[in-house]
Amino acid sequence: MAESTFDVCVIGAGAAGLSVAAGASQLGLKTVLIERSQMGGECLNSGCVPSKALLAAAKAAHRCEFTGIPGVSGQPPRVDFAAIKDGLRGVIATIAPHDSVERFRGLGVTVHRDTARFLDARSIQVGAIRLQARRFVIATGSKPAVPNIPGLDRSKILTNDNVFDLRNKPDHLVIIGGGPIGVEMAVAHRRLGSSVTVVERASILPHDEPELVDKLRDIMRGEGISLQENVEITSIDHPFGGVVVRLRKDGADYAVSGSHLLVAAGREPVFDDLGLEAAGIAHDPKGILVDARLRTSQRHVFALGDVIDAPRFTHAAGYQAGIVVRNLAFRLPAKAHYEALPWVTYSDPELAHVGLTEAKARERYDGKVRIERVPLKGNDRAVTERHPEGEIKIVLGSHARVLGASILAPAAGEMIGLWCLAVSRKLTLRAITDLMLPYPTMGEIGKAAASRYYQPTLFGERTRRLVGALQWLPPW
Ligand SMILES: Cc1cc2nc3c(=O)[nH]c(=O)nc-3n(C[C@H](O)[C@H](O)[C@H](O)COP(=O)(O)OP(=O)(O)OC[C@H]3O[C@@H](n4cnc5c(N)ncnc54)[C@H](O)[C@@H]3O)c2cc1C
Ligand SMILES: NC(=O)c1ccc[n+]([C@@H]2O[C@H](COP(=O)([O-])OP(=O)(O)OC[C@H]3O[C@@H](n4cnc5c(N)ncnc54)[C@H](O)[C@@H]3O)[C@@H](O)[C@H]2O)c1
Repeated sequence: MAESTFDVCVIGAGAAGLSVAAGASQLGLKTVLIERSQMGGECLNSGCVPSKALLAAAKAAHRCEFTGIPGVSGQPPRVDFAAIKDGLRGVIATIAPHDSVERFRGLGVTVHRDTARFLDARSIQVGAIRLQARRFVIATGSKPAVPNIPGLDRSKILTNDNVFDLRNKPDHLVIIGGGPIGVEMAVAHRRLGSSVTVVERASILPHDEPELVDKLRDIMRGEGISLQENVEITSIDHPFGGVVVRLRKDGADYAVSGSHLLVAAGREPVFDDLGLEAAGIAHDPKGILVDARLRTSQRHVFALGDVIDAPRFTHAAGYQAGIVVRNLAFRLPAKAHYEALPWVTYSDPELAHVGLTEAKARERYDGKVRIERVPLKGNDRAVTERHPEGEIKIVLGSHARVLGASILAPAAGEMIGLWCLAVSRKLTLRAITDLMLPYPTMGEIGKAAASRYYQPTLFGERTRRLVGALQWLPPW
């Protein structure tokens, strides 16, 4: 068996592993990257990229028919589902060079396309090769969790691994799970002409601000999406050419029939064939165990991305990669924390969030929080664009420190950046009121919310008396 020794060995070439490999190698560390399947991992091939490309097609289809502008009438779109799928492949192919073997070899990384397995804490096997490294980085990602439901046949379901390969439009897509995948796929398929039912055991988007979720729920229902929430799935049948999902709610039994079943019920870490026992790396069913520096129980082995029990987003993986590189290259004790973590559900309108929700803030600060909110319908740009549905909600701590923000708006994902800065830098609302923002933009609702906070003080009796007194002073 051939042997090679590296400074850093990265297992998994998804968002997490690629970012570490690029950083380590550009800092001069001898780096090897091992990927057994597709370069770019889930985000590029079966996650963020195809889902957002599908949503873009769905949005275009919706806009054809519902222009929202008086005097501009639309028509029902002609949707060629197979051509849309070809288009998704085109989008993936456009981005793929950035994650390719060629690019990484160009950066000086040794790339192996095979499965990695630990032989012991200091060496792994990749095909016929044995590799040794001073530091290891596990970035092996996650896979769809499939709930144990009587009658569910794994060979007859869709997950994010195969839903983007469907060439024919589903007549009626039943989706288990109302998290971000369930909601995004519901919006996309409904707008492309499928009937859609979402079956959720709790409430949809449970981590977001409930009032904004209520508004989004109304919009989704208005578009004809059936949302079955707080239901228990008692069994599933897969009759020829379809699916029947039996449900129980408040003691009553009923069933939903569809043509296809998409399971979007959460994720499971991928490490079953990685040889973690041989390496003495501790894990539990939720992921590989790490400390705040992302070190595993073997201190020279790091783990990050979807394989650990932390927020599972591409931007979280990128952030964690920075922590890992600082630890392994500079020996800095950098630690991961998620106070300023944003997330966005790319529905239409989008629902974006950063920091604490009101409920979490009240829990943490013993109820001492203040809320500012402004509906989008008072924003001039929202009016001109005929997009009045939406709102910003800001959660404030003492001295108006921004603890969290949520936005429901057409491009909420773009608007949340300002609030990521406010939360991560512990800014107060004063920083926002002092900003000059372009008019007319939807981003101005954030400033409107901030101004509203100071209005009672600014235009209050004390200030008015002070202004009155100042008028008696001689001009200067
Ligand atoms: C439908 C969908 C939409 C999403 N949309 C968004 C979004 O809009 N925004 C966002 O931020 N996040 C989104 N996510 C989440 C995002 O895709 C993940 O958080 C991210 O891809 C995780 O990256 P990773 O590198 O940890 O894992 P992965 O991308 O899964 O990469 C792990 C890699 O490791 C390889 N591997 C595993 N075991 C081995 C082994 N033993 N040897 C060699 N290689 C191995 C795998 O083949 C894989 O390529 C979405 C996810 C889904 C499913
Ligand atoms: N826009 C984005 O950033 C984006 C988009 C898609 C996915 N993602 C990431 O991908 C990951 C997976 O997304 P997801 O939506 O699958 O997971 P999730 O865990 O966020 O949501 C799964 C939902 O399924 C429900 N569920 C689970 N078992 C069920 C059952 N038996 N019956 C009914 N409902 C059931 C849960 O209550 C939950 O609401 C998430 O961690 C997310 O971070 C992100």
